[in-house]
Amino acid sequence: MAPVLAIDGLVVERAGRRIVDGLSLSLEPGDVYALLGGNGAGKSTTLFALLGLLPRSGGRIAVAGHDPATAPDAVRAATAYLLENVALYPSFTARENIDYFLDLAGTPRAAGAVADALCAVKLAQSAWDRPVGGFSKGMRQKTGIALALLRQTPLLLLDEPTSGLDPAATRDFHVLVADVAARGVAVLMVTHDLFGAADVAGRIGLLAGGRLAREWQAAADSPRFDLNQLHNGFVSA
Ligand SMILES: Nc1ncnc2c1ncn2[C@@H]1O[C@H](COP(=O)(O)OP(=O)(O)OP(=O)(O)O)[C@@H](O)[C@H]1O
Repeated sequence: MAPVLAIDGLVVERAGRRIVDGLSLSLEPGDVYALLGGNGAGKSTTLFALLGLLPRSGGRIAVAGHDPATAPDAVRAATAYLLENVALYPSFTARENIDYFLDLAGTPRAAGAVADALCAVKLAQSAWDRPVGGFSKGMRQKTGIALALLRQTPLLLLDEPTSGLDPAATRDFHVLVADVAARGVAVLMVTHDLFGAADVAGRIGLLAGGRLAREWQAAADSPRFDLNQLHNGFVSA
């Protein structure tokens, strides 16, 4: 099976500095991969390069077989992404935002599909027709994930999705990510949340020096990861 995301030897420079320097990773349908790294490690830079928003100076990227350098529209059509602060129109309701962005992306949907997605992410029905300007971050995340589900893309990119969420909302969000992955979506999640990463990801990579300094695979047994080892790798990378 062709990977949903294939990154091979990626090099990205910003202002003449090599930020990403030989990053390789590959995601199959249903994979959840957590990319960790300290501030400035190049996590967001990697996501921008995947979306074709930053040029690369070396290596290869294929998203659902498309190269963001030559086919950015095809890459974006194959990718849903949730940035740290979900970009929704505050004066639109949850439903209006979803309809607006689906129309913008030219995504067809069956009658009732938006309501089904909002149910799937467990956004309280009383909130569906309220302006999202009054939503908590967790409610905005749910709206964003509902939109991502409706777009039915093979790849979902998440940039620090749980920063600012309380533990219960973080846990709910991880359950949601697991549900999305169970539908066959490949999920790449950039995070600082070590414990959250171990909670939801099948693999965890630590980005340092522009490449994967360490990688952990989910073991068959519980606990899946040696969190102490992971923490030590995080602080000493
Ligand atoms: N617009 C820019 N122009 C030049 N360099 C930039 C720009 N934005 C970020 N950088 C540099 O690129 C490096 C990587 O930044 P990036 O935002 O990718 O890191 P990150 O791992 O996502 O960090 P954080 O965890 O703090 O969000 C940093 O050294 C940063 O200074």
